[in-house]
Amino acid sequence: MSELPFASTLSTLARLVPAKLLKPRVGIVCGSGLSTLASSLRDVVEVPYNQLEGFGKSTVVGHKSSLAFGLIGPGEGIPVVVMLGRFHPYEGHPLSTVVYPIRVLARLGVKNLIITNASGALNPNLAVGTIVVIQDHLAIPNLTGHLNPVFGPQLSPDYPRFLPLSDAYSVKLRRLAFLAANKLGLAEDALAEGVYAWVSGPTYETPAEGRFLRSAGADVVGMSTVPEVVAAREEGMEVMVLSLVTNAVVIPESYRSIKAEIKAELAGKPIEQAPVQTVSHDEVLAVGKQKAEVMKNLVANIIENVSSD
Ligand SMILES: O=P(O)(O)O[C@@H]1C[C@H](O)[C@@H](CO)O1
Ligand SMILES: Nc1nc2[nH]cnc2c(=O)[nH]1
Repeated sequence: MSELPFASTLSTLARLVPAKLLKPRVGIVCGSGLSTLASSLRDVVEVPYNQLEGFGKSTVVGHKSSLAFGLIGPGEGIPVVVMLGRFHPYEGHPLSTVVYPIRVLARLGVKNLIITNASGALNPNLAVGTIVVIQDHLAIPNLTGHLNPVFGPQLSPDYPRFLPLSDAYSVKLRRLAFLAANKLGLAEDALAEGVYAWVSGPTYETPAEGRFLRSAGADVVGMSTVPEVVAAREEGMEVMVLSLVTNAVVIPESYRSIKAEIKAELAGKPIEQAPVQTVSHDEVLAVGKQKAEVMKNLVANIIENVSSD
């Protein structure tokens, strides 16, 4: 893995980004439809991913493809870096590319990482629009031994070969999220806590998969984030994930029985059937747009309260 082009990426950034912005304290990853999180920054310098060796291109609608550097908060401001667009394995990116920007952020000095994403609710108590502060994750592809960004030769002998993940989600940052919600006067149920299941996508869940994930203890499901969390933990960062529920995963109590319907029809007593609900990426983006302002204010408030470390 020593072929990762850190020297080239960092020297390009040093050339394009003014020194006062080049030591970001906090990193932010924008999920689907959440790129407006960067609009609270000032003195912004955006570097397109295509100018950065080692970066892929985000091909998903709702994901830009650039790294934004800027300041947030009062006074001199806190330097932050925002990933406007992420890479998903289903786009064809290897996991080393998916997590490369996270490793670059670590080399710029980022110690606190706020990751956002869009997700489907498995827990029926989570309404669309709820922001879930992730407590833990379930990496379904890992159950088959694949798709772990720390699979293979180690990037550095200083990194643990067997990375613990029982403390992956920073208590410090999660506390700041709930304090920020209180300060902003958000409703009690605007922010919840839960477990994120990572699946590869890009297909949305079948009802049976939704039921399986729910019974395995997951509250929301999505197609990103976990590789970034694992790499960030390996790099020694504190990580928090804010997952915006954009839709409910359909988990019917029972299947529609064609056998029973035909029998009823033949007996002259047809059974009325509600149409099956499906989810679309447009719906995901629309909820992201509706909640952009709340997410932005929440993230800005959390950053302003991240102590300097
Ligand atoms: O990048 P995120 O995880 O926010 O995007 C979610 C998962 C898929 O990429 C897409 C599906 O609508 O939204
Ligand atoms: N896997 C998955 N990812 C999502 N991202 C947004 N909604 C969903 C969903 O329902 N399932």
